[in-house]
Amino acid sequence: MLEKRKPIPVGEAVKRIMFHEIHGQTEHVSINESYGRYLSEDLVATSDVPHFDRAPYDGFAVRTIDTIDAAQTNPVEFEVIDHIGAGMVTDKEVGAFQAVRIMTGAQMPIECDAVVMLELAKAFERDGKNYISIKRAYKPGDNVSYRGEDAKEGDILIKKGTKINPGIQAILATFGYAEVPVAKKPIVGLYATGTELLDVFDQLEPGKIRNSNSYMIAAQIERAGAKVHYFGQLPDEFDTCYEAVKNALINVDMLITTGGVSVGDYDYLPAIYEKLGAEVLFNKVAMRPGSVTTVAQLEGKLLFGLSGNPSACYVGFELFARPIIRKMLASEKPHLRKEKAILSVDFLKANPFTRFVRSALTVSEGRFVASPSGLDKSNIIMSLAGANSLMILPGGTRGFEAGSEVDILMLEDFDGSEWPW
Ligand SMILES: Nc1nc2c(c(=O)[nH]1)N[C@H]1C(S)=C(S)[C@@H](COP(=O)(O)OP(=O)(O)OC[C@H]3O[C@@H](n4cnc5c(N)ncnc54)[C@H](O)[C@@H]3O)O[C@H]1N2
Ligand code: MOO
Ligand SMILES: [Mg+2]
Repeated sequence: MLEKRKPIPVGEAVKRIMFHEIHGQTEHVSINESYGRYLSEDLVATSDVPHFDRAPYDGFAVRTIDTIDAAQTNPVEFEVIDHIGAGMVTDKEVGAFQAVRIMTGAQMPIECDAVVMLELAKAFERDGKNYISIKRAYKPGDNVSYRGEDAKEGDILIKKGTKINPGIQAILATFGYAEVPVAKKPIVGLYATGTELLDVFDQLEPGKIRNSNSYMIAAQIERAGAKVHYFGQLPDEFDTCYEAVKNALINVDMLITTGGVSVGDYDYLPAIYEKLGAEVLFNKVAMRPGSVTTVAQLEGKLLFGLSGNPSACYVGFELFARPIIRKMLASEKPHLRKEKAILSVDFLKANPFTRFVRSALTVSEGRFVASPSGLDKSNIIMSLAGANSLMILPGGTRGFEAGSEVDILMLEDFDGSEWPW
């Protein structure tokens, strides 16, 4: 008699995986290689920015005290005693009714507390000396970019676990992070199982199909921020698969297999986990697709037995493997980001299991609208290309009508969520 599997709720399954104390490691990479990686430490300001008061305009640095009486009817004259550009510092002391011609980015002379823009000063020469006259008064700080206005030394600017974007690259350079502490990419091993599998360069043969899961999952692993170690394809033979899985585990942080996890005569993964002495965390989840997803652990390493059916495989990865990868990448929000959307079509047939419908999310009148991106069956491949989200239709006795509000999980988002279940 066939073993009867007991389905557990998705949240419970995710919890059993996340319970595992698998922590990522830090490595230091050159700033040139850090774009797209995940910070493994909070990013701290190592100095004030800017670290000196500076001119934000091309003009003249003055002492505001000397400008008090300036007005349209009362121009006030200043002798221009120096001329500095960005990167230069004056060595002159600026006295009463004196000014320094200063360009954007240059350090303010210490005696000066405002900048008169070039356009608002009338420059002239008298007796071989340079002068300006101005027709309005200035307040201390007018047109000055102050030390620390952008960031203060010691500020925590970016939390660890954040994906490094172009703006963070600028921050890293500003603070002298030539070497950046990033989370080491977990190495995720990958095997596709199935005697029916051809490779991408093979011609089609009767009964055989090209292996698409490997290429799909490899991309999902990379999208999640980890590194793929692809071991290849395996035929449905117990001994071959057993040896391959056992040896692969040595070289990786976790192992993903696709196919062979259900109850069929050639589905060997359950027996392989048993022979390995691995602890099975679950082998049936109350979800569609991906109900047969099986996860086990051996000596602290997780083995993800994803379904062979492409859509089930895809969803299983996103719900179960992605969050633990993100956790290893120091994320505090490792799960898919959850939002609300309006359902665009009827799903009137009730399903006892919670469905994750591959969906295309669009925005209409300021609200997300979710539409299925293709056929909603677990063996379907074509619906995956247009899916930027998974619509969650909770299991139960009722269907869902177009126009109702549903939860969706976003697939292309990097913020994530703490716990969407
Ligand atoms: N009697 C039952 N039959 C099935 C059950 C069940 O509960 N009782 N579950 C069904 C569900 S649900 C799913 S999902 C599949 C899961 O099957 P497996 O994970 O064991 O995967 P396979 O049997 O190896 O293959 C299933 C399907 O997917 C194709 N496949 C496999 N690998 C790839 C690949 N790398 N690229 C593209 N397509 C792949 C394979 O050819 C099969 O068509 O079981 C149901 N059956
Ligand atoms: O695991 Mo199967 O995908 O439920 O459809
Ligand atoms: Mg099978």
